[in-house]
Formats: sequence, C-alpha cells, structure tokens
Amino acid sequence: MSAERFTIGTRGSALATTQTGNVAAQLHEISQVPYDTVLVKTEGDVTTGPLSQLGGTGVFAAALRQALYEGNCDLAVHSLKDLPTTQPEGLVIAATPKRADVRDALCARDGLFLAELPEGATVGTGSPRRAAQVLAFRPDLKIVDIRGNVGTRLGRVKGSPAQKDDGGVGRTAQGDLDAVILAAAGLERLGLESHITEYLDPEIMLPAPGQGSLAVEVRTGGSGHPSVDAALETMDDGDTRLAITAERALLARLEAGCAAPIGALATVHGEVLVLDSVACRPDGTDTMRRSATTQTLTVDGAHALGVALAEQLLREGAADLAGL
Ligand SMILES: NCc1[nH]cc(CCC(=O)O)c1CC(=O)O
Repeated sequence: MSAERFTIGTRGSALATTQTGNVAAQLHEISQVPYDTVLVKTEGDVTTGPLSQLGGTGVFAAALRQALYEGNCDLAVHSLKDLPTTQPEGLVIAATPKRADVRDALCARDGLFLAELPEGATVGTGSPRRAAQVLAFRPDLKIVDIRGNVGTRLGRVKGSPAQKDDGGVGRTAQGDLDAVILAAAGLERLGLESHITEYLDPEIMLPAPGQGSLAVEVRTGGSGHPSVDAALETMDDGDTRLAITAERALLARLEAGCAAPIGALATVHGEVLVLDSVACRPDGTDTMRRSATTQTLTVDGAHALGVALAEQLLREGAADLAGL
C-alpha cells in the first residue's frame, strides 16, 4: 500500500489553484499521504457574459462536482460562497477550515477610501449585493459591471500596478475605473492585499453568505483514504461550520443564490451565535437589515436561526425589495 495517493480537483484560476494547493498541502502534512492535483475546466471559466446573467448559481462548482462523482478526483475544494445551498445526493462537505477574513475590500486608485471617492466615480463589481450596498452608502457613484479573475479585475483600476503582472491577457489599455470591490480573503490568499485601500466594515457592506470560507467536498463515505478522512476532521473548524450553516440556511430559505442582493454574516461571540443580514433593492435606494441570535450552538441550531431570520425578512417584504 506504499503507492497510496489521493487526488484533489481544482479549477484553473490562480485563486482556485492556490486555495486547493493550501488545503492539499495541509492534508498531506497531517496524513502523510501524497497527492496529485487534477485540473477541471468549468463553465464559469469559459463563459464571458455578465456573472449575474450566467444562468443561476453553481456554474463554478458543477464541473468540479461532476469530476468528484465520476471518481476523477477524491476531494474538491470550493469557495463556499460559490457553492449552491442544495447539497447534491452522494456528496458531503467533509471540512470547513477556519474561515479567513470575511470582509469585502475596496481597491481604489490613489489609496482612496469609499467615502473619499469623488462624486460620480466608477466602481467595478459584478455582484448585485456589492453594487446595492455601495449605492446605499454612496448613491452618486457609478457601478460598472465587471467580471474575470481577481488579477483581471484589479487591473481595471486606474494606475493599478496589477496591470504589469496581468500578463496582458485580454487587457492592453490602462485601468479605466476608480475602484473595484473584491473579497479580502481572495486577495490575501493571492498575496495581493497591498492593493486594498479599505476593508469595508460589515456595517456598510455585509459579505456574501459563506464569503472567506472554503468547503472540502468528498463522496458520501469519504475520500477513500482513512487517514485523509481523519485529517479532514482535524481541519474542520466548528465555529466556521456554525456560521456558514446559519448564513446558507438563510439564503436557501430566501430561495436566493450568490447573484442575489443579499448579504449575511454569522459570528460566534462566546455562547451566542449572531446572524446579521441585509436584503437590498438592487439600485440601493432601500435596504432591510435584520439580525437574530441563538444560544443553541449546534448545526441544527444554526440552521434554525438562518431559517427564522429568512422568514422574518420574507414577512417584512424582502422578496419584493430584493427582486427574489
Ligand atoms: N465569486 C468569485 C469568488 N469566489 C470566492 C472569492 C474570494 C474568496 C472567498 O470569498 O472565499 C471570489 C472572488 C471575489 O469575490 O473577490
């Protein structure tokens, strides 16, 4: 059995390969089992339309899950916020490693903060959630729909040094925007945090459900490698699991996906799980912020918290407001 190896699937983007590489290295460190990385192309990587029109959620995750089903890999690492809330039959999230920074980050020209951007400045984001919350805080700003990987999006900022190491892929001109908004976690994982000019306070910008968290998925029954399964248990972080369970239960009960103008953030404070949420009118002219807490610090308790807060939002008109 000295030839035992595990295989781990990844999308091809820099963020995906970095995240997968980190998880694989940790699993190897704990289990001592060597591994091979399997590159999987996904629809989300080859389609170029605006992200919010790509036909629902899960375009990034589907091909990776298919590879897992078919046995082309034993594990898959997902950004949890890109993962649909319905768990497919036959697959389980075996570990949610300790969550990174949950916040959104402003990457602006000339070191500017959100409040300092000149009137009418352009802010690039493909996320209705980010767009609505930016407009709620600064109705004068102009949102520009952008997509692409993290490096490409950073390169859209005027004078951004990221243009130099962009490799020229699809970009020749100078940056054309005053700022873009990206997840702090992704920037930090790629070593690009020097581009951040402001970590946006969740009071102004609630992150996407699951933002900053990874999910390591396996087939029901495990990875096929007992010592890797044991390593996954070691890697799983209880507080992260509670938080993402509450956030995703809220999103699921709202029947919304990652393209909806919905933000949610759960945090464990001592004996209490706090869930903050926001539903926005996409143009930012109205937002509904609601919070709830539970002292039942179990996965079922976290799930019930998310469902209850979603039902409160729905009773108060969140579906109409957010266009769900
Ligand atoms: N939708 C793309 C995506 N999926 C996960 C991250 C960042 C890392 C994370 O939130 O875990 C990003 C980029 C971004 O939103 O800036």
